[in-house]
Amino acid sequence: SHPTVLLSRASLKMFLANILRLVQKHDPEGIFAEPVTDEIAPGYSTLIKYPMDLTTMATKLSNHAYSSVDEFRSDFVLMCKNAMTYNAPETVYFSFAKNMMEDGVKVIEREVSLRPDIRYG
Ligand SMILES: CC(=O)c1cc(-c2ccccn2)c2ncccn12
Repeated sequence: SHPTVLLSRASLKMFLANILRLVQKHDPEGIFAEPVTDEIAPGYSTLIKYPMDLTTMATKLSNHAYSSVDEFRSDFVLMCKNAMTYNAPETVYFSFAKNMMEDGVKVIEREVSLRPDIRYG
């Protein structure tokens, strides 16, 4: 497509790849790194209709599945909310997810504020 569209698509991809790198720092235990299996979380695939994890997000990013920061943020929030749905409030996974969501959204908003040229919507 048109060069400026190609440029903005390439820069969005770089922008989101950097955000992915930054949010991964907030998950040192890597609990959000891979898809959650029914083996480690009994009944997970029955309860959670739309699973999401950071590796899946990286794959979607390399497959040009995100055309805006909003779409990327939606998957990130979905990943955190899934963990706050499946895991009871008193579990470490629930509190990790709550903190990850708060930290991650702040990272995204800060990076967007530094790059007003990035298509936000
Ligand atoms: C994200 C999530 O809900 C999750 C990640 C894990 C997880 C992730 C990596 C290694 C071990 N466990 C998990 N285990 C039990 C119940 C829930 N989880």
